[in-house]
Amino acid sequence: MLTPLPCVSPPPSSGLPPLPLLPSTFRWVDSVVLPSGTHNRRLHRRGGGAGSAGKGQTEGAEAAEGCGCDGESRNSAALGSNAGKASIESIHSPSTRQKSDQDQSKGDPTTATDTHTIDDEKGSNNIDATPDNHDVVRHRMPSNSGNPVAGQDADRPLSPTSSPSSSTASSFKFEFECSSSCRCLPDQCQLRPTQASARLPLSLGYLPKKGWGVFFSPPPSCAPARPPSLPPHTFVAEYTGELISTVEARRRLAIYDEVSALSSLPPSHPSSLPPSPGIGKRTSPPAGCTHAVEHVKHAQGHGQANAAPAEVPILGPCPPQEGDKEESGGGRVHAGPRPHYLLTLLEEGDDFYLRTSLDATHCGNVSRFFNHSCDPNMYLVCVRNGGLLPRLCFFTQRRVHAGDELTFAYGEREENHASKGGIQDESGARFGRSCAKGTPLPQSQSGRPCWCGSEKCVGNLPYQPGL
Ligand SMILES: C[S@@+](CC[C@H](N)C(=O)[O-])C[C@H]1O[C@@H](n2cnc3c(N)ncnc32)[C@H](O)[C@@H]1O
Repeated sequence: MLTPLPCVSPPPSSGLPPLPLLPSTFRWVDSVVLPSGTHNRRLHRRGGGAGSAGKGQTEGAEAAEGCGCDGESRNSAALGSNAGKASIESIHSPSTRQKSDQDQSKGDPTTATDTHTIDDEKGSNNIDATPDNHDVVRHRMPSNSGNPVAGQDADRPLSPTSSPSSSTASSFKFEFECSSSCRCLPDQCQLRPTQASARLPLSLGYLPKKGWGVFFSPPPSCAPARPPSLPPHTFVAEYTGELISTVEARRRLAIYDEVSALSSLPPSHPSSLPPSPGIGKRTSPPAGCTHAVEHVKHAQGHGQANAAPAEVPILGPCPPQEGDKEESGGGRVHAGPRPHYLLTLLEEGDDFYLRTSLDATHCGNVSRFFNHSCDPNMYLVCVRNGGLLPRLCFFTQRRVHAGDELTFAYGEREENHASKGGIQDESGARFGRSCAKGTPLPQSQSGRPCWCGSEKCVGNLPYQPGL
């Protein structure tokens, strides 16, 4: 019998060669214009807010008092099962895809197939997390699982190696978690912050100018005198979607770009509009708001192993539908260009990149509705448990209160970069520029307004041409 080991050091190797700690970067690909043959050496680094994400264990006591309504939240039994394992399958044809969907609906674990290949871009050692052959690989992960409401784990601070702040100096965090190959006891292990089975009470609301957003919405019956809150560094959800090759990502982006350009609205600055409604102003969706329900169901109904659509309720008014009249005052009640849900993560080694593209357009979970903020309350952590493929996990960056919208920074701002040629962090890693203010943008994206409403808002959504 194996002796359980305490989790005080990084988990043992899973058989793969050890990975260097890569400065990780990601971008929300709102638009991509990649000149053909361009050698992609541009990098994208996440916003600076996460850089403060470290001193994890604060405010715990208060948080722990917040809510006792999480009866299901600590399901340690689930920790040893499929939770958090990288179940990946390569889908080569419609028939296999159908089969895999059936399997998925039955909850069958799927054989993991690591499919990392070397990208064939000129002279680079770009590693694509998927085969560069248009095959689609589905990344099946539990989502919206992990820390329970209101800092249940606050009295159990993450160990130095598991804290999201403990990785490189990059503002994008990078973590290894324990996996089934470890000899630790899963329900006692503190190196599995994203593998628990609890779910946070989240809801979706439709906001003028931003579209759908995700809110922390504990039930009113839950500690009404002292509404629960989420402490900093609470795991919120994992970004799930189709894991696609870079070639496929570029192909799709070209299409999304075209659609987005067609639906673009004339840009206007957020300051000319009233602030987004808070949760207090939202009401139940009107009867017959099938548009909203169907839209959200579509997104939630796939790829979310442990949450049915009904479990992420919709709060607030119904969004406008085709043919709705324009708002008085000139602005249309619409989020602007049609959104899409392709997230690309770039991790940089000395002489290679690891690129991961997840497209939640066709399957995904609630995390696809996280909006951008220039002063976000979440950051992304690139988690690995036992494999090369990263899992993109959202953690709270500061305390999140009932009714707050959950947001993250889609990209990096120019002010976070020391020079045009990129910056060097404390570890000597270099980062390229991204989302630079003042960078000439293609017509369809230039001036696309940010409606985050924060005091730190720079007015435009982050944007970086090229993938
Ligand atoms: C991943 S989606 C987020 C969910 C989206 N709001 C929806 O309704 O599906 C990203 C898109 O949301 C919109 N968006 C997100 N954050 C925004 C912000 N701060 N200001 C304006 N639009 C935003 C943009 O259209 C963006 O392309």
